[in-house]
Amino acid sequence: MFEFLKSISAKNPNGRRGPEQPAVSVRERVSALRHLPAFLKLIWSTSPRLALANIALRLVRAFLPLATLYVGRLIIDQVVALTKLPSWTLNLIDVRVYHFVVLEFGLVLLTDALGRAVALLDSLLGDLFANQSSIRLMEHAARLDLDQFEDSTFYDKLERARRQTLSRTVLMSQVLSQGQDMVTLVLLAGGLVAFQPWLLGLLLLAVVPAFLGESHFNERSYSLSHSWTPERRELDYLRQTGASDETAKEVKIFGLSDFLINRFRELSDDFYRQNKSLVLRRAGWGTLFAAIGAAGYYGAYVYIIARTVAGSISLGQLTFLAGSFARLRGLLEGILSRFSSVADGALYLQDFFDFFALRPRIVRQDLTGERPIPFPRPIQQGFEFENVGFQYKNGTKWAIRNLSFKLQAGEKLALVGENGAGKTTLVKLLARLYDPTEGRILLDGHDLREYDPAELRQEIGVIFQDFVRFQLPAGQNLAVGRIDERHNQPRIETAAQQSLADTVIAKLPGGYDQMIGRRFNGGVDLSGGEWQKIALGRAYMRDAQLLILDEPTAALDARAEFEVFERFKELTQGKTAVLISHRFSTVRMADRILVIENGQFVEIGSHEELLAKGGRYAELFALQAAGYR
Ligand SMILES: Nc1ncnc2c1ncn2[C@@H]1O[C@H](COP(=O)(O)OP(=O)(O)OP(=O)(O)O)[C@@H](O)[C@H]1O
Repeated sequence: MFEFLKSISAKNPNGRRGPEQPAVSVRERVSALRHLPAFLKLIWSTSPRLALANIALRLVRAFLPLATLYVGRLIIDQVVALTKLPSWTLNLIDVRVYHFVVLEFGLVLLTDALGRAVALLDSLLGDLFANQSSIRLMEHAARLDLDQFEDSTFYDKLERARRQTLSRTVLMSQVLSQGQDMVTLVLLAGGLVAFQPWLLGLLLLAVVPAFLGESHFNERSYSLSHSWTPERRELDYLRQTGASDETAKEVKIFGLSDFLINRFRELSDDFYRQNKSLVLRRAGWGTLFAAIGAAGYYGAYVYIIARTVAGSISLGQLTFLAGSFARLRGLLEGILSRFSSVADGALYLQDFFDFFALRPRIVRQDLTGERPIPFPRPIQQGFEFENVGFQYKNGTKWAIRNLSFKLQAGEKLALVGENGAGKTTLVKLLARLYDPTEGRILLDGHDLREYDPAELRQEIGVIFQDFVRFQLPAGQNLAVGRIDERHNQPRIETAAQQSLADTVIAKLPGGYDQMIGRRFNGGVDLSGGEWQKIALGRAYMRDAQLLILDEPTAALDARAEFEVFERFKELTQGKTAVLISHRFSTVRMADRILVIENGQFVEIGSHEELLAKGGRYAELFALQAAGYR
């Protein structure tokens, strides 16, 4: 955690950002609109039926404002004509006026009903789309490499793509409404142009300043929120760390809450200040632009009234034109300001599509031009490290360098070395979570990269020291070792017996169905050693050809550790295994021991051989043995 905070404050020495972030240029915003077709295609593929219904209803609705205004005009003209007739003729009242009223009433009802239907379809389609894009996001993230997750730029992209799920559904309705309003606009503008074309110019003059203002402030708000992604990630982290079951213990013991809260306050206040200044400026300018818009409307109104008074248009036309102008103004304003939020949303789409454009690099590689090599069953010769070097992307030094050794098929190899020596890195390379930066790893004579990584991982079972404590029922917690066997209760129970997890589960009130972990209702937490037994059970569930246990017994008591290893030898007969441990009582059971230091090979041999050699291993062993005397 401190590392994390330190790295943030290194980027941001005073914990503050400059007041003005570079705004996103208009060109960038317009160019982001190119993502819209792909976006619409995605929406369409979510549910063609719902999308089609939505578009059809919106099209019908787009005609209704013009129709309603036109019927309104007919009513007024009828009424005026009727009032001019001598009163005795009123008996022969022209009932058509009432027909028009009924028609207008019908149009109003239809407008309302269609509006509701469209909103309903929007929300259904939006929900489906949000669900599907979350699923696609998870699926894609699962395909990516581990080092991509360790890259903070990638992480920010993922975060933005994830965070914008809701606004993508808003964007969907905005794009569809934009289309609908444009149809209405063209229809109404047609009427206005027929009457007096320059009124359209007046209309644009009234609306464009508001549009430009909107665009400007949307840009600023996107830039602000974009540039704050890392800080927001930190805010989330602080909020989570300050109040979660996993951290509560240490936060309390070390009295960290003030430290966390102060950092949170500092960051959130800073954001609040910058956002507030933006919001205030936006409100001020918005008021001014709205006044300009209203002035334009009343200018046009005065002109139309003057024409009516002069007798060149009827009262019905006056209502129609004034109504059209008012509506057009509203529509244009809506379209233009929506345009900036659509462009804004399209910028976020860029993050979304950027994320999906990322490709994993750890894939099967065709290095020899031969056909894909199937994973050997069983492994014949084993693995060979040939001058392997590895540097983490964000690491400054080599985690492993010039490492050459063989891991024979069926051999139990222990890795020994001080903290940070490179043991875990070595097993991550074996499991192809990363590829070597230099050198290569061979399996039965072929480069590991020539095998299908999914097939390779099927045949490798790794239990890392920082194994995941899944908040799942006990049985499923074991079954994650081979998830497709989660309904195979006998297999789960056997794995539990093999890893001694059965004794842990026997004590749980719900047995194999007992939820473990504290996150969910009724969950029961386990001790470190109990969790470790469950994690070990996953290795037995896996039944892989190569088993890797990274400090599998660190939290076990002496008796449990002894038992685990007695069983381990029995249960992994004929299988290849790699054990990482700092306990020499464990290490000595291995066939051979590889000692590494600073990522480099030091020595390899059996416990007896290495002791006889009197090298680094013998020294470390003596050191630990002295501790027991
Ligand atoms: N994800 C990572 N990004 C950058 N550097 C890393 C990463 N993981 C490990 N390292 C660095 O690589 C080196 C080797 O780490 P590794 O985890 O392999 O050591 P280890 O021998 O397993 O240590 P331990 O006994 O403490 O578990 C260390 O210097 C470590 O700081």
